[in-house]
Amino acid sequence: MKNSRGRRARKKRRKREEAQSVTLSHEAPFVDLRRWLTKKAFNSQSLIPANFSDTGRGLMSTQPIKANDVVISLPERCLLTTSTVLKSYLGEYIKRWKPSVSPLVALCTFLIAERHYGEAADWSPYIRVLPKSYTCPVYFSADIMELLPRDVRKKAVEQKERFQELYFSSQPFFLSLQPLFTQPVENLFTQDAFCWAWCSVNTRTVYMEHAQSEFLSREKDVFALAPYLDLLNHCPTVQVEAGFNKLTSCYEIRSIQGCRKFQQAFICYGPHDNQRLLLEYGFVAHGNIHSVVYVDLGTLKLCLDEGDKQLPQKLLFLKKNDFLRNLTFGVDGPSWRLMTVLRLLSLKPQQYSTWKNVLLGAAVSQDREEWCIHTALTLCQHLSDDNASAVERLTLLKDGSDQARLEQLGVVEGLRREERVILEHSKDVLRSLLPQSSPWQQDGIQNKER
Ligand SMILES: C[S@@+](CC[C@H](N)C(=O)[O-])C[C@H]1O[C@@H](n2cnc3c(N)ncnc32)[C@H](O)[C@@H]1O
Repeated sequence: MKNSRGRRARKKRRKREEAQSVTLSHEAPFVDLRRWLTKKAFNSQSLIPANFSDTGRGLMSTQPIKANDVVISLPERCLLTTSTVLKSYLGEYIKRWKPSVSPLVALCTFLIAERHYGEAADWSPYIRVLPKSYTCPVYFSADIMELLPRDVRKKAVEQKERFQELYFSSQPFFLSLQPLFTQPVENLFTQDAFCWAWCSVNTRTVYMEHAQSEFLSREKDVFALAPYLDLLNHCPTVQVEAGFNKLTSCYEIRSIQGCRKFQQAFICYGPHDNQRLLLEYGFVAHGNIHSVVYVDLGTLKLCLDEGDKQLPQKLLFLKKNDFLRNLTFGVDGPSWRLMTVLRLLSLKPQQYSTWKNVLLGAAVSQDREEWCIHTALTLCQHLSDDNASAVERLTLLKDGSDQARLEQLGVVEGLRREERVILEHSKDVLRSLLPQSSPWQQDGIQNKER
């Protein structure tokens, strides 16, 4: 009796914690997609599209998936690759064009053209279920970019510049496609359309190696758009095996742990931290076990002792030895790499001979160790202040923003929220390492916080 009550209570608790879902399989675009895929020999019954309260649209299992079961198997005919594009009406234009376009541009061009042709397009059942826009940083305006942590902002700005460069350098090729359209191509291949296609490819393709086509540039041709299968969302802790099975000629995903009935079936896009998820996929995962907060060089310099005359040489040494990258805080405190860098920076001239031991993880002296912990705490506080100021500005920006901007701001807010959790945990860990008797305990930052 006691046991069954316990089980019932557990079940109830689990239900409360679980995301709510609304199935989408009866909606016309998904009915059409299934019908179209069935004609191409796809026949999975165990996954249906649904909207989940925590992750948005994804796939739900309609029956228990056992460990090592194949979750989904998509025949080669259903995959959209550069060979699909080269066999299409675009083929002769791409083959003729010199210098050859990249596999990425070929796929983007095809998506834009198919979207334009609407119902008449071969791939229209697929195009119809693609998101209409994305929350990837290439969509961000300058004021939203400004809200990102420094490190990821730099990467996002560079990514947007590369995207724009690709778009502008592809203009002459787009112009060559005019005979295929009645409307001026300038109105079809707009930057906005290219942004949508570029994000569709970047956030949805599976990795699949193909023989390099002589008609495409030398960039790696490893993309395949996989209708239906690309509805699977990411979970950092799920394990799957995925790849093209040459024996069955299908792209298959095998679940390692299995999945309960009526739960969302997830895959893992890779061991990515939240910054990478934001940059590559336009979302962040709550409680992501791979997430860290990066310490950029500017913030590091702010927290160092300006009175240390050797500081420029120390920084030069660290830079030369590639030690100034990937300095991070995680939920369990500062990374080993960050603490090693702080220990090297803490050395007094008479301690320089110990630097090799420091690289092996040795502490220099009680006093220097406490300086390092204190400096890590100061770094944490700077990052927390930056976080709080960004959240404040973000709240102001929400006012008067349209839906698309609100969604982009929501993703940045999620990143900042996850970052705050990491920084607070890190501070707790660092405070617990600092002895009560330490002179650093009297320091302003910690007094302010206690
Ligand atoms: C391959 S698609 C997955 C299906 C997608 N949710 C859809 O509606 O078409 C990848 C995109 O799904 C979203 N996504 C994937 N995993 C997610 C998660 N755990 N939480 C929130 N969004 C997620 C992101 O927008 C990402 O770019």
